[in-house]
Amino acid sequence: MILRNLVLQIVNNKLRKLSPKINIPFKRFSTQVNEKVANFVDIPPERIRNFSIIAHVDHGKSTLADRILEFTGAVKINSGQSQVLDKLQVEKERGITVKAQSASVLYDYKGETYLLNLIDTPGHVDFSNEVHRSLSACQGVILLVDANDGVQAQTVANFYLAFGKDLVIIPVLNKIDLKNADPGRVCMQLKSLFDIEENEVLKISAKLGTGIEDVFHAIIERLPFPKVDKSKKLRALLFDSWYDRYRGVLCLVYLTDGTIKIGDEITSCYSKKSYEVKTLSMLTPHEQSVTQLMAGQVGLISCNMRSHKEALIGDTLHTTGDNVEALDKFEPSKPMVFAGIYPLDQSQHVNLRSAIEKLCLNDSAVTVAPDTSPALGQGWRLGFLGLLHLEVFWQRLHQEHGTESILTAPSVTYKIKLKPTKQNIKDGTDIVYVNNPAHFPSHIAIEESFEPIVTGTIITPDEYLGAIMSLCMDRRGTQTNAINIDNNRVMLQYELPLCEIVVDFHDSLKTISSGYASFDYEHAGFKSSALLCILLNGVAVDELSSIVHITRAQTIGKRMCLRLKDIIPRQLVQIAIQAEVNGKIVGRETLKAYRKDVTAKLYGGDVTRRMKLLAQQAEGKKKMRSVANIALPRETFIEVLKK
Ligand SMILES: Nc1nc2c(ncn2[C@@H]2O[C@H](COP(=O)(O)OP(=O)(O)OP(=O)(O)O)[C@@H](O)[C@H]2O)c(=O)[nH]1
Repeated sequence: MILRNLVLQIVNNKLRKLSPKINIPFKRFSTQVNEKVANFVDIPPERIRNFSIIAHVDHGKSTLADRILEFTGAVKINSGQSQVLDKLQVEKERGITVKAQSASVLYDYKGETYLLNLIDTPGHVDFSNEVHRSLSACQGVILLVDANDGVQAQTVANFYLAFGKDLVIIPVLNKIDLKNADPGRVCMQLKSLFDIEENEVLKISAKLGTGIEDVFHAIIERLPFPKVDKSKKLRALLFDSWYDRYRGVLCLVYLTDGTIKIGDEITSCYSKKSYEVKTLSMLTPHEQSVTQLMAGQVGLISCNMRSHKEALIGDTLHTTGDNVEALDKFEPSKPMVFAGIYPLDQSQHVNLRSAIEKLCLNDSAVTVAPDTSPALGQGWRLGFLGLLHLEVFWQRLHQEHGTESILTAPSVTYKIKLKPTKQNIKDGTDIVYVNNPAHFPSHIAIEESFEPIVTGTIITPDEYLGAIMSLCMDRRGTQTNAINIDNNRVMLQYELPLCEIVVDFHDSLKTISSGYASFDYEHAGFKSSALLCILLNGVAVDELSSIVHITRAQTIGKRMCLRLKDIIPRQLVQIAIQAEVNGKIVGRETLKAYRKDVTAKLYGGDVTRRMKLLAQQAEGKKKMRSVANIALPRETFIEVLKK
């Protein structure tokens, strides 16, 4: 417990430095119906295009979204202002998109007005859940690739995501204004990896606005319109939600069938609860009130939903009383990294709970379970898609809801096979998943333990290949594939233990490749590992036990014994420090006892008298050892964990 507290303090101090300001991201809603927006609803589905912009981090998604909004007159962008869809304070501070944002704009083409619903998505792998969600409301995507960096790991992941959903892909090379841009090379990469022909690829500069008209034309000509029917019964896919302090839960929906008007009664397929539609609006990108929404459109509904639990992402809303088939649900995302969160003091428990609930509404990838810690009191154990996701969530809790909380050290989920007992075989509870070190079963009860594994994709210029391969080997990676994607770039695939990459793998990769290598990963099951147990005089100390890979058990075990020998202060009895893996001792060190000089009072005399006193002392120590309650200083726990 002492160990955990200290780790918490370190993590918290690091995170708290990120930003102390409080910000409420969503402005108060105006109920006035804008005349121009009122025209939106008259547009037939044939003239609607729903699409997402997907790309690797920093390839220019938000900048392209800015240009689209600017060209269509949706917003005026002043010099110095950029990424208008990145509304959250955390996005502005970090310069990354963490939330997918929608905007509906009008564009005139060949004498007709088209309604374009665009969704700007995040590029970082930790927010891939946002991309998944957004694609369900689209018929196509703009796959943006930096003409200088070329295809990167998330470009590959995003391409397959869109391809798997049967969406039309418009490949676009961005940043052609850069001196080192090499569109020819990047087109070759697109051809060799995705079989995309060069004549399909658009070449633009989102920053300067070069080629943006071509993007609009491609959106209208290449993307299919939504195959929807406004005369059918209403079906609306709920694909995002957030909390407004005046109107409660707001649901962002994509209407696949029918129409919806203010005052309509709607029902959720998931909870079967009914609501009256209070307001309807479109994001242009600022919220604008409309009187109705029609099939093919994306809009915002407020209907007096009060709790975050009522707005399930992937739910289908329909008119009350209608019998409709629910739309396909999303695959729930699998959290990879877990951490405990506790209020600074228990009087803030209710505030923190409500803040977590509101934020989870806006970030459906986070899982929440109540947790208790003897030291920190009542709290929650939250699951995230990665460490950046965890940091951003914690920062948003602080900035958008003004809460002060303590975050515990991150951990991953281990799979534990328990030794069979009559009871656990009967209940089927012989396999357990543990993501909280405090809930680890005692080592005696464990038959086998497994650690989570990911398949990692790395794309790198070949001069960094050697350094990257040794980094992966150091992190226990096994190479499964290597493909040359052009003359000097390689795509590597590795099987890696999740716990080895969760904290600083990405940073190390960027450092050794001078920022040129990119990384993406997906969950690939569990692999057998070993539970390393530390015994002090034969007694297992659970707090010092850890899960390690079987091939590393001996080295780590020996190292821990040596380190413990240095850290644990000498005591009145001798201490045997042993490392045990799967019932086998793999390392041992002996910490000698203090030796009290029991013969000090003797002045001369017979040697047998001296021997008798020493024998008595040895006998006494033997007894002590068997009942020894070894006092470990609290630094012990931290020190042994340091690499
Ligand atoms: N030279 C040049 N720079 C560009 C261009 N487009 C975007 N950038 C710059 O590239 C950087 C990243 O742009 P963003 O639009 O934030 O990229 P993003 O893909 O939205 O980033 P994430 O949301 O974090 O994944 C910014 O500094 C932009 O100014 C371009 O056409 N030319």
